[in-house]
Amino acid sequence: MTIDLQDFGATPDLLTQVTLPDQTLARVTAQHRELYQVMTTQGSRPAQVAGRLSHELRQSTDFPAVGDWVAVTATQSPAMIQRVLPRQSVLIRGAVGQAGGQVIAANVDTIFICMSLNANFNVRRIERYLTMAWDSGAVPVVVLTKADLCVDVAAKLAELASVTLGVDVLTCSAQTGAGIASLKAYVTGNQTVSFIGSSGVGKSTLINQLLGSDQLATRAIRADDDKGRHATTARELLRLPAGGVVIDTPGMRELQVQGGNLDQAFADITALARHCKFRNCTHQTEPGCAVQAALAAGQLTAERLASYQKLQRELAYNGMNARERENAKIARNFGSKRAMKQVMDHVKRGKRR
Ligand SMILES: Nc1nc2c(ncn2[C@@H]2O[C@H](COP(=O)(O)OP(=O)(O)OP(=O)(O)O)[C@@H](O)[C@H]2O)c(=O)[nH]1
Ligand SMILES: [Zn+2]
Repeated sequence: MTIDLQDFGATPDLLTQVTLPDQTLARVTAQHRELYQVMTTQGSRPAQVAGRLSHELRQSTDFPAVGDWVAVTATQSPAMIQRVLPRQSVLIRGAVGQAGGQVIAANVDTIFICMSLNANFNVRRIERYLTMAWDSGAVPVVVLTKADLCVDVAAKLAELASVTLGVDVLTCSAQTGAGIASLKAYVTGNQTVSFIGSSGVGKSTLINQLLGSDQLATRAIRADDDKGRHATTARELLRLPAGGVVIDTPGMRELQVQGGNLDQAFADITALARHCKFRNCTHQTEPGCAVQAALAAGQLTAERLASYQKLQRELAYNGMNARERENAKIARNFGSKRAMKQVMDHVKRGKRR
């Protein structure tokens, strides 16, 4: 039985990327320290990074991670990862180039930012997740969960409108099934998606609905059963029956909001800032500040500006430059055109709807 890697998210272009006769294309589906699990056209295989490659890789974030496309030699077991193909997007925890920098997932097309419409609802939190998602190179979609527990959905949506510029916002309830079809519409073909958001907002519940089974809950139980924790490698990249792929790693679950791309998440302020008199305007007390002018004219809320400035300070502190370096790498490798095109498609689709 041969496996069609397009079912695991490969684009036709990717299928032509590995040309050496002894190497074959594979996707990393799980990682436990140095041991990987990869999906090849011949099925799932344990894999390791080839010695030569590990010498070439300069920093921890260069090593393969779940979602990566890799070139492997698979005649022996474990298969040997010889090359990591250029990433189109990358979710990183910690700073790139620093000891703790860790890739949570690679090559995610859409990040569903989940927030429940009841207790967890917080506009500023969405803002933060958006900066992080834009920074990764994936396209964010805001998913408001537990609509059945909310009596004023319209008011909540209105609150969000100013921070979700150019971003699709879905409302759903796993309880009633409302909105689940529109979520499913994003997860088709060779799309790879991930779910982030606070604990308890309903990510597993949504993933199980996409899977059409309660696979996630059983997965956790199996990992700890008597047969030994590592006897079966938990699949962290899951193929969905209706097409598309979900990446759900433990790291994804622990992901805190950090790092980010303010330019896209705060496109309104970025646009205003172009009209400030001084290029390095901090939008506080400078003369000719277009941002302060918009604030005075009621075109921008004080909360949003405060949130922007707070994130700006944090990002400067958290080694944003390192992140930018990684972004520049993505741009060099892939031109980031694909991500741009996805944004445009999303915007267009939104208009048509
Ligand atoms: N009322 C209501 N409850 C929901 C809905 N979706 C999920 N829940 C409940 O919310 C609780 C948490 O859901 P999970 O899917 O485990 O949340 P999670 O985001 O995966 O949480 P972590 O695994 O901790 O990251 C469970 O008790 C679900 O049954 C919904 O649409 N409506
Ligand atoms: Zn200014």
